[in-house]
Amino acid sequence: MPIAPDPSSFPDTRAWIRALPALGVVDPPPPGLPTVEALPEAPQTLFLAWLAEAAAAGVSEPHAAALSTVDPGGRPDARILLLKDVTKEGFWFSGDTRSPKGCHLASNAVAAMTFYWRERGRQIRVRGTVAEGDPDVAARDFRERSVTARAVASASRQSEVLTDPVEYERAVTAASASIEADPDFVSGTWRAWCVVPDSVEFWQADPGRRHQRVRYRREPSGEKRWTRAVLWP
Ligand SMILES: Cc1cc2nc3c(=O)[nH]c(=O)nc-3n(C[C@H](O)[C@H](O)[C@H](O)COP(=O)(O)O)c2cc1C
Repeated sequence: MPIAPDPSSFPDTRAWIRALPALGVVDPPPPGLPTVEALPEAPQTLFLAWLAEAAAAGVSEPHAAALSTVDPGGRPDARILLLKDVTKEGFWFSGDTRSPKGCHLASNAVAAMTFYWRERGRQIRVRGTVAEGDPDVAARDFRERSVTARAVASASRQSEVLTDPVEYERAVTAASASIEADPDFVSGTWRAWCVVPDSVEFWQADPGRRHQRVRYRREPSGEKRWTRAVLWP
């Protein structure tokens, strides 16, 4: 890992930021992208191959992604969360319907999920519509969380202003006690959501800046068929 330059040795912030290293040599380099004809039929297959490669190479939290949504006024927002599953339907994540992201999805059921694995010089961009999973998918996801994580999820008014930390402590303590008394409890506002992709792009860095990109697009017929194309970098 190259040492970041000391900000005090630069005339201004811009000069320092410009000197920060980016897209350096990836060691060992990942294999190049196959030709379009040799790409797997569905983007999920290539995604899972890249995810496995990133995990095996020691990328930290390779299942963390930026989820971008759009609020009712058309303003975009994004936050990091964890990918929970990849199926033939799409890319799954979970959260609370009362949160800003939950409200965005209720009014505008579209999203993008963006993965960046800097240690592998790879980015994946998933775009699509968002479908709510069946309640049993959300219930399983909720029950797999630790007691504290379940308590925080059910007691928290996520992203609201917290004026009294004592109130938060009390709410989480009370929720923990009731979850310990009823381990099957599932918060009614917990959801599993699926980004049903209509576009998935795979981007691979090249230290010489001849980056490689391929994009899968759902065919307009709406059939579960994909067209694959190489993009200009
Ligand atoms: C590594 C990481 C993983 C996270 N995982 C989740 C998650 O799975 N679900 C979730 O709702 N928030 C998760 N968060 C918190 C979100 O980034 C965000 O703060 C929260 O969901 C509120 O977002 P909102 O106000 O846009 O709804 C995670 C944050 C980080 C940094």
